[in-house]
Amino acid sequence: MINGIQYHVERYGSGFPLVLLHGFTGAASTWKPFCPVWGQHSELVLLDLIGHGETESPGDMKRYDIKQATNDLKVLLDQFGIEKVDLLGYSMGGRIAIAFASLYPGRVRKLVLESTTPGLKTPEERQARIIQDEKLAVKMEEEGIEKFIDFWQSIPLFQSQQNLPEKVREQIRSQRLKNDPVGLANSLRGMGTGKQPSWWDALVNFDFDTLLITGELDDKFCEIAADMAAKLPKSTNLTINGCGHAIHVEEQQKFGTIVSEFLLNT
Ligand SMILES: C=C(O[C@H]1C=C[C@H](C(=O)CCC(=O)O)[C@@H](C(=O)O)[C@@H]1O)C(=O)O
Repeated sequence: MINGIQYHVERYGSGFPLVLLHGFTGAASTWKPFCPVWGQHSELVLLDLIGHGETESPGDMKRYDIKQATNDLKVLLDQFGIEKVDLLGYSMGGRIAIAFASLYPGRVRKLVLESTTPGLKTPEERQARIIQDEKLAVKMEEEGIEKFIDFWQSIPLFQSQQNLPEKVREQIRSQRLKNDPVGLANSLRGMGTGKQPSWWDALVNFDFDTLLITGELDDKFCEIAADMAAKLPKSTNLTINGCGHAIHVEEQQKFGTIVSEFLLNT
């Protein structure tokens, strides 16, 4: 139980702690294919983020606030007696990783950010995104999770995933459908990209090694990564050719190797 919420957490392997944060509609199972290799060099901590997977989906959207979600992670690490971690976040998980690194910089050794953003820079952009995410939340509530996931998996951001084997696409869809629609709707409302603060000004203080990974076909997040790299004191910015938003899915082997090499490079 963390701050009154029952979190689903899994731990594997041994070595320096590596916390893995999935994306919106994802779950800890996102990272299962990497456990055999990463577990050889890291103590892996996989969690279902609030409103996702087997973690509770509280009805109050305020409970999903990104600062609260990062405090949940801090309390979880405190309960495990883990002082410092390597932190890997994909998309929404990357937004939470940036928030955690901004609020608890002393708890981070290395940071891996896959296809993510520190937030929107202006109040006008944030307000417009809040309205957009509210429409998505209403769509979820009015049409149900199956229709929402049909829509979600078809947005342009995931176009390149159409080239994946049917079995892989079905696995991703099946996992997305296991989520609680209340949790997903409230994630959009409580910790959506527009709802969170901008952490852009915090990046200059990230004094730990940061690896940015984006897919060549994902123009929007490649541009965001380049802007982040310009602010980060110790960053490596990798763009993976022929890949879209979810490099860990589309180039699983390459992604696994890149992350291992980054974490093992002292
Ligand atoms: C579509 C945009 O934003 C969404 C895109 C990715 C984020 C995510 O976690 C997707 C994970 C997945 O489905 O594989 C999501 C988030 O950060 O919450 C964003 O809402 C966009 O153009 O910004």
